[in-house]
Amino acid sequence: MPDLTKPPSPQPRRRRCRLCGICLGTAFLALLVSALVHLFFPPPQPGPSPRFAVIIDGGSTGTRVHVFATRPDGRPDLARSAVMRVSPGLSSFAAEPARAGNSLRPLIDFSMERVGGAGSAAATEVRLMATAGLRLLEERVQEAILSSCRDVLRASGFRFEDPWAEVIPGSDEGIYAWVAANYALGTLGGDPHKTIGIIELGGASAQLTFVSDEVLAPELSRNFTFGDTTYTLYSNSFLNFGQNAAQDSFHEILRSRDSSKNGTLVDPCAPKGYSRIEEVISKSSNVSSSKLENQYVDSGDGDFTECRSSSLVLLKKGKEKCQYQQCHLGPTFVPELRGHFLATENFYFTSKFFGLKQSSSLSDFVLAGEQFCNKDLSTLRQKYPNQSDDDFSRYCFSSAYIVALLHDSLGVPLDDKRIEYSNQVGDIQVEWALGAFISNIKDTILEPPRTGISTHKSRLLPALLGVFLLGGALWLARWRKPKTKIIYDLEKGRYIITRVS
Ligand SMILES: Nc1ncnc2c1ncn2[C@@H]1O[C@H](COP(=O)(O)OP(=O)(O)OP(=O)(O)O)[C@@H](O)[C@H]1O
Repeated sequence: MPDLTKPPSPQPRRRRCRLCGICLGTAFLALLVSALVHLFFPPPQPGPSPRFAVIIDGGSTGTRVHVFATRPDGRPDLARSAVMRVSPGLSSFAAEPARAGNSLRPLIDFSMERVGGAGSAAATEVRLMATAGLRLLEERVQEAILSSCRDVLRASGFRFEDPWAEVIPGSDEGIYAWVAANYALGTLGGDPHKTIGIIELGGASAQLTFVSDEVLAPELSRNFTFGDTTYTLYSNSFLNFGQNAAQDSFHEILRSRDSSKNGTLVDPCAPKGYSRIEEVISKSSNVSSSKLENQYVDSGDGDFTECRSSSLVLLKKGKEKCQYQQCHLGPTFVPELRGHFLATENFYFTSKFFGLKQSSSLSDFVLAGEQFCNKDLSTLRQKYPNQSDDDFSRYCFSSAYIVALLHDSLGVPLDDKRIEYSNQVGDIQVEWALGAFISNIKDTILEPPRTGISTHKSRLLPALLGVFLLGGALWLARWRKPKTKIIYDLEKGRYIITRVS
């Protein structure tokens, strides 16, 4: 039985409670201070280190490496991305495919430096995507070139798997370019009718990609989904219709017309006074052995109109095999060009050479081409001291070829200004490799942004809530804690303990 006559010793217990209060109060204060410090001096976000993706564009005239950087949240960081080009292109190794891989070494060294060394490279994917130059070669030769490249890429220190070196279909190249243009413009993910179409004039091929409402044959129609929007695209690549390949075919046509057989070709697309010896080399099935078959003299005649109509003949080549209601380029159907277009690569280089505005009309090309092609070689040499004679023949040809392609074949009116001639949108270079990169990471791009501020807020809110809950609980505990009153009853000679609220 407890001896109630003995007075309890309330002093140490009260001291203990006070000590408890002080401790809890201090903890509460500490938590509050830490929450405030967190609010005003947020700790650095640890996040993953910057990452990269390397895409090698194996073009017909050169090989270009793109080192694309991403922010810690996985979104593209184009300001930190970089590009480097070597020439000639991979297809120039057709006779010695085993040497093709070596041409990638300077590009790999460049990429290694950009990603910050071997440690980062091991986590960075490298992909090689070859285009028209390789598409034009026999499959056996294509494979030999790719195999040599794979050997080098496997040993590069970057993440690489053999299927990542490939020849991509022309329609993929077109879709990637369309993605790049619309990403740069900010129209990707939005209304299909507000997107921009793209037409590229490369060295060996030309690509045309845009949203079309027309019913298309399955081989001409591709779907591309970004977020909630699926775009139905007409996408086509015209092999051999690139500017360099077209000019070569044009010279072939001239040679076939050389009825006099005296070996002189009258070239309407070269300025008067221009002369160049052309050699025709025959290649046997064994690509390493070739022999000189014939020699011609290409002699300039500077006639834009003739150059344009001869170009049209070239663009109609194969029309007899047309399997559609109508064919606009060779044996291929092209729906009506709808909306605005971006015309890149040689379209842009030609307009730039002639000093045309970005939104010029085709009549501006006609005028510039007529004036230029008409001038004789000596005048042109004086006016453009930094250009070669071959450049003069190239630009005379390209001005006429562009008009024959866009107006005479695709029906773009001469005074139409819906086409912008440029390789960039804002300060973003529009290249298909950018579109390939964007397509690869589109799931990350589509995630809601996880910025430093929102991450910080999301951590701070529970911290503050915790502090206030704890504070509230302490206050409640103190408020609800029964207080005791101890009185010594003289009459009964004992302590009486009562609870007070
Ligand atoms: N600075 C420049 N000035 C003029 N023409 C250029 C310039 N750079 C490239 N070109 C020409 O533009 C065309 C496209 O070059 P690019 O390297 O982009 O194409 P490519 O990838 O070799 O072509 P393809 O896609 O057909 O394989 C080529 O005909 C090239 O000669």
